[in-house]
Amino acid sequence: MRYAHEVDKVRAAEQALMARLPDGTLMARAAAGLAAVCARLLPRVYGARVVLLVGGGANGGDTLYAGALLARRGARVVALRAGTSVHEGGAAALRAAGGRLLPPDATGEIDTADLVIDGLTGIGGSGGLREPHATLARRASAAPATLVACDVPSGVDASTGAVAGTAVHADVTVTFGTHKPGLIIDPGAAHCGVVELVDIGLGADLPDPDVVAARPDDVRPPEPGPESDKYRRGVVGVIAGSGTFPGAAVLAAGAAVRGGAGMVRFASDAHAVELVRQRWPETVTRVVEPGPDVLAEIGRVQAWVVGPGLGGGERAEALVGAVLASDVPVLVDADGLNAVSRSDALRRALLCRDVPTVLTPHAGELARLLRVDRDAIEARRLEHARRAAVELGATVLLKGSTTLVAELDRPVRVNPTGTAWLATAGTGDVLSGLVGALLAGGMAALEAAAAGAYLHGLAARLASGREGREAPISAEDVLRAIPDAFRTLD
Ligand SMILES: NC(=O)C1=CN([C@@H]2O[C@H](COP(=O)(O)OP(=O)(O)OC[C@H]3O[C@@H](n4cnc5c(N)ncnc54)[C@H](O)[C@@H]3O)[C@@H](O)[C@H]2O)[C@@H](O)CC1
Ligand SMILES: [K+]
Repeated sequence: MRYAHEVDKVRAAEQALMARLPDGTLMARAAAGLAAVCARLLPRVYGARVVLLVGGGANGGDTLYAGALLARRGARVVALRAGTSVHEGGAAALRAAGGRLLPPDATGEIDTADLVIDGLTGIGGSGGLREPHATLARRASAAPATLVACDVPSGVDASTGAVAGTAVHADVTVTFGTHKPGLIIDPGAAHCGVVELVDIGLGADLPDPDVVAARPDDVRPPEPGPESDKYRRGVVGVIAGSGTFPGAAVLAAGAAVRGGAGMVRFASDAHAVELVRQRWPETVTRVVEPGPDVLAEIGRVQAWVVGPGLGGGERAEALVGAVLASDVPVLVDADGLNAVSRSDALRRALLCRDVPTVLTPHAGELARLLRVDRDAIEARRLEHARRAAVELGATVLLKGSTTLVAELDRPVRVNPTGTAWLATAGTGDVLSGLVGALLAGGMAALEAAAAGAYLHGLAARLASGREGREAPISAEDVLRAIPDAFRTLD
């Protein structure tokens, strides 16, 4: 797992470690790590033009000391002072190494630099960048030089990834001690470029992480053993589709089949059932009308998926209500979520459940569930995913540019796979069927949601092709690539 800690935890760990070390040790470690990465990025350090953008805090201090190390190796280093004051020790070190400090209006230096280090703000930055910081950030982001962010791209909120105005667009971010959530969650993540972690010795002082991102060997879907039969591998019940949206049913049912379910029971109206039966003859289908015994009519399952393409109105509400009253794990998606948004009774049913529920909203659906603006969700994804998990009493998988999975009192999972091509109609239906299969296979809600998002993102990447040569994909392509995604796991 890749671990990330919010700012208060990083500061507490730094304080604890600093109390045991001579003054300046941590900054020296950070600066040495930063300078080493910069030296690797330059074809040659000697004679290279390096510009430092220096704010008034310790982030500027790290940057000045790193600049001093590069100046000692023969780089021509100038620092543009953004703050009214700069770190004194760092400034003295730079001068002693032959570097110069210039006022912030010497922006012409940026345009001719080989490498720029952004030390405007780090974990102490808050709100949109003020002037002259914002102008320096824009100029450096547009310049041809390699742009290296010290700890965090300035303008990105380290704890959340929120960007309130201008922020540096780095090629590389050199971060210290641990990852910060803002480096792996959009919109902040999109500003980081490649992230390099420098160990400054915080390890033992860091508490449990706030946010984690899986590596390939962390994803372990259930595997059938010699004694498995279709029932033990997990039966998924999928209730999806309507006269208006029958395609969602075909995709969700197909993803449950491809996701490793032992058996898929599919139920809906006659049209959706006919389409699913034709496309997925291995499913057991049933035409149902909402009613008190609807689940018993469909048969016993180990997990339900309800919602894709269900349409609006009373039918959707009744079917979601029936599933929420069941005693097995449930995944609610799409129109199922909209039904919950409309109905206080369904909200109460959600909170009353004592078996896991997974909700898989995109930002618009979550906005309706939480009754906030969609833009607020996009800007502060971490906060809203966590809030939804608390308020709705469920495991919440928030889809989008960085997919997050939040559950009460657990680190938030950030999905590291995926591609921008995934933003196409129907891919959400595929995700719901896939996660449903993993739930039916016995995975816990958080693990099933995170593993499903991982495999889904990987399938999309495999379908869209080699990096740099990607092609548009359809939801059907993602569905077809699910077995390949499973094969890439260790
Ligand atoms: N505390 C420690 O032991 C260590 C800290 N380190 C560095 O110290 C950084 C944190 O330093 P600080 O706490 O001094 O904070 P920062 O240097 O990150 O930011 C504070 C400075 O930025 C200004 N600022 C904040 N928001 C702004 C905005 N929106 N627009 C313009 N200016 C803004 C403040 O006025 C202040 O001058 C880390 O990111 C890291 O780079 C490292 O040296 C490792 C060790
Ligand atoms: K920075």
